[in-house]
Amino acid sequence: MMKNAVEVRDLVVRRGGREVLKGIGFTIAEGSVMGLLGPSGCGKSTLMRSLVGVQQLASGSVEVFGEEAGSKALRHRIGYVTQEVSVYDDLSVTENLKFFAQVLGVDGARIEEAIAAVDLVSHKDAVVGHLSGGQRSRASLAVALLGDPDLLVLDEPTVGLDPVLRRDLWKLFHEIAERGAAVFVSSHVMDEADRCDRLLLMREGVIIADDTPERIREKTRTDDIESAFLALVEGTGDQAGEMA
Ligand SMILES: Nc1ncnc2c1ncn2[C@@H]1O[C@H](COP(=O)(O)OP(=O)(O)OP(=O)(O)O)[C@@H](O)[C@H]1O
Repeated sequence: MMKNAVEVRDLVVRRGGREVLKGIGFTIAEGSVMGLLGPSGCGKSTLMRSLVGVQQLASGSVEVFGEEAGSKALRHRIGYVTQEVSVYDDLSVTENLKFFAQVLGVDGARIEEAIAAVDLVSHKDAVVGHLSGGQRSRASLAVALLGDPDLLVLDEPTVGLDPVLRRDLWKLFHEIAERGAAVFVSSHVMDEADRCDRLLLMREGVIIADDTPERIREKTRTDDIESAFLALVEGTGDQAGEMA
């Protein structure tokens, strides 16, 4: 049986005096791609920050591979890509990866593999500041892949990318999961939902569904996740109340 990479229980987070996550719980299995979908401001980034251990929790718990999120033992097991590009503009792609490989104490042999995985071989010597937004995001993703993480946390990695690239990136996420890692990907684009093994639908700091995309559509008697989301919000879906 698949083990859980992540276990979140009764998680409450406050930011700026407001309750941003309102007591949520879920698990992510090893070897799976879990999607996190919800409108802007619903708390996706805050949840991801909680998993990587950079967010103060008001109550509840977040365990990753059986350790408390943020503990030192997890540092090299998690790859995290935020919405901010985290690579240096004045270095080339390869120079960036060399720098981060040193910081992370990772074998230099991983550099070429990571560049190939994000399809930047043809731009490996280009200065990051001269790359397109999508190429820069892929350079950040390559940094996260350097340590061959067991959990990859990706905050809206496909924003602004063309459809072909988005498709290729999702293929890469599944390849990473097939090798046994857990991949947690957020998006506010509902049509990306079907690319996930399992989905969390989130609204205003609450998880309104936690299931496979097929089951979410089935239970809400809808044809797509956007309609399912609306059905859940409006309470019109069959058994909608039992979804989460
Ligand atoms: N540094 C902060 N201080 C106070 N409140 C914050 C801070 N960062 C975020 N928030 C608030 O927390 C809530 C959740 O924000 P969060 O960034 O987690 O949402 P999100 O779903 O990731 O949004 P988006 O899709 O736009 O990135 C929002 O209402 C936001 O205003």
